[in-house]
Amino acid sequence: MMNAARSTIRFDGASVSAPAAAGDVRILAPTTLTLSERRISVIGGNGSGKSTLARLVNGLLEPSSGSVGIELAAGAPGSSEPEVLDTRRDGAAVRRRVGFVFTDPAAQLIMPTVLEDVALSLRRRHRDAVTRTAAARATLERFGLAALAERSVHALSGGQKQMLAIASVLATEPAVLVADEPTTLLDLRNARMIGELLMSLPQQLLVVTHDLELAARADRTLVIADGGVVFDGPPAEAIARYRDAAAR
Ligand SMILES: Nc1ncnc2c1ncn2[C@@H]1O[C@H](COP(=O)(O)OP(=O)(O)OP(=O)(O)O)[C@@H](O)[C@H]1O
Repeated sequence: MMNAARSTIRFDGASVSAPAAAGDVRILAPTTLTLSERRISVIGGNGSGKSTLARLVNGLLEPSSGSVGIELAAGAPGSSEPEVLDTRRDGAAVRRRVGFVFTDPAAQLIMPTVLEDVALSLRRRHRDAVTRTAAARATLERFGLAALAERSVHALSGGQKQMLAIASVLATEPAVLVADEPTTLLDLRNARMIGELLMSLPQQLLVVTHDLELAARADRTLVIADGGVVFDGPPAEAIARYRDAAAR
């Protein structure tokens, strides 16, 4: 597929090290990638560096060396002008244009009710409270959550919570969505429902997952092992490599 998402994530020799007692420890080796497919999945064993890679994309984490950038063409979701953003230089703009979904939706549900939570994420976009509430209701409608508008966020099921967390992020019309194991805490039905939603978004998606059924539906898959990309290519081949490595 051509670059339907109209955005490109670029890693240019990006590495991550963290200070440790015996000197710096390397968490991600220098990594160079040009990611312009609409849906990219990232798989690999526990502690291999997947979350580290994902967090670099929206600037939650800055590279220790090299750079990570996002190029948005005019026509990317929410973009009318082309933009070239560097996660270190343009941190705030990157966080606005790259949404992030965590494994545990409770980490990002802040307000008491469902409606208020979506409205909170729209506060920059709509300064006027009445317009903001109307936009929040429209978002809930779009994600099938309208009936839950006045419900306490604590009274939602796990699947509803994750749907709400994603709706709140998408309400801001990011150009890129990064999701770190978004289906790990969900049962099969909800995992499929969230997977279906993620894979059908107009946004460019980078999804870290242990759910190989979900990973297989991407356009391109990165396999991470020991802090580096060890395979980069078609999902079926990537999953076969990952399975082989795990069986050894
Ligand atoms: N700030 C830090 N200091 C030291 N080590 C760290 C730091 N952050 C991450 N690590 C280590 O780096 C490695 C990669 O972590 P990361 O969270 O990226 O792995 P992951 O592939 O997402 O794992 P999982 O599938 O278990 O979520 C792990 O061994 C982790 O313990």
